[in-house]
Amino acid sequence: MTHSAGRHRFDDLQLPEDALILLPVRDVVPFPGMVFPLSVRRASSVTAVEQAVRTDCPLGVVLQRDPSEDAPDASGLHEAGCVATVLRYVTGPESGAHLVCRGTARFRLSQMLRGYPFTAARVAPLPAGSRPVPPTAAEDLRALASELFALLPHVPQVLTEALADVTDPGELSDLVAALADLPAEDKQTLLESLDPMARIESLTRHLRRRVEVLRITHDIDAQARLSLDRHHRDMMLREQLASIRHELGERGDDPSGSELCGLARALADAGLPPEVEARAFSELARHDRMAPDSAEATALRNWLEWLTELPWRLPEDASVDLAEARRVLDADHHGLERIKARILEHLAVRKLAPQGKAPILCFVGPPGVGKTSLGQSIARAMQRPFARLSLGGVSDEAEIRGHRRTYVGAMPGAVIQQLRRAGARNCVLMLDEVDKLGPGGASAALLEVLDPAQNAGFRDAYLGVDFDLSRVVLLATANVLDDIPAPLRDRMEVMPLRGYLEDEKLEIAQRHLLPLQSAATGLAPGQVVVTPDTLSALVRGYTREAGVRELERQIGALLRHVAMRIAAGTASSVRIAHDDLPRILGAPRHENEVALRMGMPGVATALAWSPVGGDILFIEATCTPGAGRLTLTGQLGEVMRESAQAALTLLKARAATLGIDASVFERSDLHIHVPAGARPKDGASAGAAIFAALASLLLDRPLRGDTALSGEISLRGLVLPVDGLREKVVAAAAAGITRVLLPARNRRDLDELPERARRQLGFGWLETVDDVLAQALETNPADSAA
Ligand SMILES: Nc1ncnc2c1ncn2[C@@H]1O[C@H](COP(=O)(O)OP(=O)(O)OP(=O)(O)O)[C@@H](O)[C@H]1O
Repeated sequence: MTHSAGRHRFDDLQLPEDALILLPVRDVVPFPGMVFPLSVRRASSVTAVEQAVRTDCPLGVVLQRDPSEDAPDASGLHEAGCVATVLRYVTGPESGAHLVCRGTARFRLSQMLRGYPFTAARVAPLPAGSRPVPPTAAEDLRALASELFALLPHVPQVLTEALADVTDPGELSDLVAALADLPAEDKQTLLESLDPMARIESLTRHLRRRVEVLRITHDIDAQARLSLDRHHRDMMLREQLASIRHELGERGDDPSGSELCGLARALADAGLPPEVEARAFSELARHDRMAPDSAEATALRNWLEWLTELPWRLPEDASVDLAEARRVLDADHHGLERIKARILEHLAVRKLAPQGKAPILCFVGPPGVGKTSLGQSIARAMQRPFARLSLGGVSDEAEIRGHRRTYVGAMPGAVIQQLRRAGARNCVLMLDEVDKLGPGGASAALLEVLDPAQNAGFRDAYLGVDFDLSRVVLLATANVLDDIPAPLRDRMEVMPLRGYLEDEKLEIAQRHLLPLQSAATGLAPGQVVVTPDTLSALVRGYTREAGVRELERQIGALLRHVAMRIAAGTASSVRIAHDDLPRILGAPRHENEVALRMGMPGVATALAWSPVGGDILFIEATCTPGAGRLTLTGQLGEVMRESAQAALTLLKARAATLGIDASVFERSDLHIHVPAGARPKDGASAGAAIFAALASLLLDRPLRGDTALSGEISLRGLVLPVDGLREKVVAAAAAGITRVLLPARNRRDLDELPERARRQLGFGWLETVDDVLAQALETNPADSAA
């Protein structure tokens, strides 16, 4: 041992038998059996160490309660410490000293001593507890400790080996406690704990947690390092290759050299799955052997660019906040309560099981009722990008799945193109107009997109590698449920959307369309006032639709007119009343259509149902001299022709009763015309109206202008029930009809009709064609006079 000459010595300072020279330390907790280094800097500590070395006495190493305290008194020290013999002592370059000690036993401070130039105290030994330690507990701790030391950086191999040699559980726990990366306070608690079993339990708990955390950190590090290594290696090789080529004067003027480097870098950064990455780099290597300007090389570069531009990485899913989703849905859409509730349920299920196979929601309904915009709201609520894939008229599989790369000008199919546009592998993708899918392979390709068992490995013919679509949120829209190919329909959950009634349209216009269109036109709130009766006139006179698309367009046109006036400085705010409409938008297109057409014998108003919602249909019958032929023109399907034939037969059978001259059927040709309009899906339901039109013509009595009718007729003269009542009734109300005649057997459906439509309309019920005449014909002035 060395120590500096000239320092003070205290030979005469005798300590009592049971006393120790104390060495307060700030952050070290030595344990018995451990060899540990210490650096001392405080003058009192240097003195204490010198005295101990000189008198060959052990030190009492004890942890301060407050590490920042420079001269702790008795209350500033923990009560338990470790006796340490000094193995080596070296003075430092300045006033400090370094020593190596070995811990020998635990002690407890019993009385501080005064009158010494260092801290000293009487101490008492601390006996070890006697609770037996099961061998498995000690072995568990030993195993955990070796795992921890393997994971921790800088733990010397010898220490790990030492672990294996210690047999006594108390010593084992002290060794582990000394080496584990625990805070000093926790180590102190372990030092004060006399029972080895208690120490083992506490250490086991702590080590388990630490090992778990370290293991995860290591895994993450290792993965990151591995992929970085691979990418860096590829990139560096490529860059070296480019500079070697440059040096050799090869392709010195080849602009694609740097382009290729960029491509390689982009490929390395694109997050490609390993198989795709391997394929991409091997193709890149193949490119090196091609003439850079050849068509093949260009096509290959295009393909590589596609790979770099696709969203291969899965972004972190923002957790869906259901209250916020409700807010978004309400903000974007008026009404649609049932649909919104179902969407929220769907989002809740997705939130609970993000990887689960949620059904594909398919919105079915007439145009302009908000199918697409619901999809956009869902994307907004889920905080994901929205993309649309229009399927109308698509029949070729290649349009969905792309052409093989060998085709000239080949491109990926629509699915992959939309994913690139969305830029996120978990986007919301709306398959628009699934009912308009043409015949051909497209629907089979689409099936693969929809099928959760297959879409994780979706293969576009152009890409030629799998792309995982399983995290895309798929939605679909259609106008007509029956036209969706059955296998697709089976995989979707249908959400029917109906046409809106006039009140609903007015509310949507007031709350949504007007504010949105004003903002789009750049008008500030207050610069334009559109009165409710203006909106009402707009709906009635300028639109005839189930949804609100045309209404939205007309409102847009109105507001642009206002914006023009404000921009031109001719007004600072504009109020639009309903009689301003013709000046701004031209004459109303639909108003009074019923009144205009009706009033003449031979014209009936029928109610029809078509994929675009309900509609009214005028049936016109005329009679010309001829030879008893029946001619049919206009929007007539085969079924409607049969209805017309049946109507004529019924009328002939009733000619005598009705007072129709039967010879008229021989000497005239009858002509039934249904002017253009939506093509009705249910031709048969026009039977009653055709009968009414023919009867009205031959009786020379007009039908009531406020009345429309729907019903199929049988050859026995019964009026048979029809479908699509809701749409028909809504259309009738929208067209200004006030009375509808429906088959008596449809009476049971009355409850399902919208409350408002029921209030707005009068209903008549038809059992037979005789009821049609009784209720539809204009009252004969002669009759009422009688
Ligand atoms: N209930 C509603 N509340 C507010 N706005 C609505 C509502 N329904 C429809 N709209 C608006 O009407 C417009 C047309 O709707 P959208 O384009 O979604 O119709 P669609 O049903 O998808 O039609 P298509 O079948 O032709 O694609 C949109 O601006 C939409 O926001």
